[in-house]
Amino acid sequence: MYTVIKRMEISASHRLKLSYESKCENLHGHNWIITVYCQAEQLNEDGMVVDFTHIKEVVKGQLDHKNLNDVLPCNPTAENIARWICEQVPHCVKVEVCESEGNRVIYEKD
Ligand SMILES: Nc1nc2c(c(=O)[nH]1)N=C([C@H](O)[C@H](O)COP(=O)(O)OP(=O)(O)OP(=O)(O)O)CN2
Ligand SMILES: [Zn+2]
Repeated sequence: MYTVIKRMEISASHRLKLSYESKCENLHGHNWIITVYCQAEQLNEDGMVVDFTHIKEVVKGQLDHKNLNDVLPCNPTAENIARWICEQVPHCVKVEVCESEGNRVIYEKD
């Protein structure tokens, strides 16, 4: 099994829609650290699981310097962001999303 790991930083804003009062309902930003894990038993004709550059294009291209409320079809919590990224990237099995040193989420495919 091959595993490709791509780490990226994106600057983006979001506001959360919550069932309770929270400062996070106000528009605010993070410098998110996103780590994407892709796996395959066999390599493609180029000798890769998936090109690092392609992962960057998919993730940074859609999220960097964006308001995540405009991009994601759901409430842009770290959990939903992680799952959404996993669905976008070929061969992705796991995504880690860090809002800050203390706030970290992992989504893994079943
Ligand atoms: N399970 C989740 N909880 C929270 C999420 C989330 O995505 N998943 N998101 C937020 C907000 O994005 C918020 O920006 C971060 O909240 P909080 O830790 O309260 O704020 P700070 O980054 O300022 O951290 P301090 O510990 O206060 O310094 C909230 N919860
Ligand atoms: Zn936030």
